[in-house]
Order: sequence, then C-alpha cells, then structure tokens
Amino acid sequence: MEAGLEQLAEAEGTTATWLKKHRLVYTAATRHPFILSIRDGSIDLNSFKRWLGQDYLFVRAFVPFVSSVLLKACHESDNNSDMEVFLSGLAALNDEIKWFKKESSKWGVVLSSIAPQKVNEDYCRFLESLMGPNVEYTVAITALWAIELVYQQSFAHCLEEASRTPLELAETCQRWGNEGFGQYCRSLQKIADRRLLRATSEELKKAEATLLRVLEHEVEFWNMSQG
Ligand SMILES: Cc1ncc(CNC=O)c(N)n1
Repeated sequence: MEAGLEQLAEAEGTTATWLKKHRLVYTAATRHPFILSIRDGSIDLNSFKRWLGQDYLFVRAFVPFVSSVLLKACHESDNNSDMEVFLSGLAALNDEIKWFKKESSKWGVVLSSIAPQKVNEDYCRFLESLMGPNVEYTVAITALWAIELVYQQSFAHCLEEASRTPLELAETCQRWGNEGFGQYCRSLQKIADRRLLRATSEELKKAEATLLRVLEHEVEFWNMSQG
C-alpha cells in the first residue's frame, strides 16, 4: 500500500506539483472574469473585440518564441521527437493567424490599425527575453507549456456542459478548448516534466519563477482585454 502511494507521488511530475503550489494565480489565470463572462454569456463584445485584436499581435510575437524553443530542442534535447511536437505547434499557429484574420473581419476589427497595449508589449518583451541562447531549453519549454495551458484550460471551461457561451464565440473557444489542443498541451507537459526531472536546482528555480511570470502575464492580459 505504501509503495503504491509513493509511486503515485513519483508519477506526479514537477509541473503538477507547481500548479498545486501556485493554484491561486493559476486559478486567477484560467478562471478570470473575462473567461467567466464568455462562459455565462454576459461578455461585453467590445471587450471581446479588444482581446481579438491584441491577441492577434501577441500570436505574431509568439511564433518566433515557439521557433526558438524548436531550435533549442534541435541543439539540446535528449529526445528527437520533441522537435515534432513544436513543429505541430507551429503548424497550428499558421492556421491560427489565418483564423484571426477571418474572425477579425467578421467582427469589423481592422488588424492593420491596431497598436499593442502596454500589457501586451510587456508580455511580448518577456517572450523575447526567453528567446536568447542563454535561456535553457528546460526553462523555455516550461514557459511554452504554461502559456498554452492557460488558453486550453480557460477556453475548455467555456465549452463545458453547464456553460452558456454565445454561439458566435463558440468557434473561438473550440480553437483552444478542443481535445487536440488538450493533447498538445499534455505533450508539452511531458517534455517539461522529463527535462525538469534532470534539471539542476538552479534551472528548477528559474523554471518555477518563469511559470509564475507567465501566469501573471496571462492575468494581466485578460485584465487588459476586459478594459
Ligand atoms: C495571451 C495569450 N496566451 C496564450 C495564447 C495561446 N497560444 C497561442 O495561441 C494566446 N493566443 N494568447
């Protein structure tokens, strides 16, 4: 019996332990009032449009970040299938950018005339700080996983049975709340956990701090969208 419990504790990765430890900010990021307002149908559509335009700019900055993680995987990874996970992530982003263009024209949002808000600029600058060759693969993959997880968990919440998400927002929620994206997030988490298991205490410290910074930036991003 005791051995079973130990195995269970061992089976839980570092990332799951950290999410429990930091569950207040994790919940703030994944159950934000902006998301809850989509879920209960009370969303102010101007907020949604603000989010749409700002997120398009964020995603454009996110592409080079994911590319930098792929590059690190090619140089530093101990597992050659990591690369394929990031490649599929980049393929999804190609699709996503097309979707943003289509969706914004549907809502009358003119992407070419949108300037990034300060919160967005700060988040993009944070991404840039994680792109350099001095940032360890382990730290970068932890950030990538956390960024994707927040959207997956947030939008999947809007698709649950009890939710009253407006029909015109269902496609947005599907984009990040679908099962395939959930699987992608689990693949990222597995890579992160595998790396964290072999990380130095210095790397562990950096990765945990980076996870926290991601969650804080995500909360700020929702705050900004809500206006
Ligand atoms: C602010 C923010 N965080 C995470 C995501 C999800 N990743 C790619 O789409 C996103 N689009 N925007």
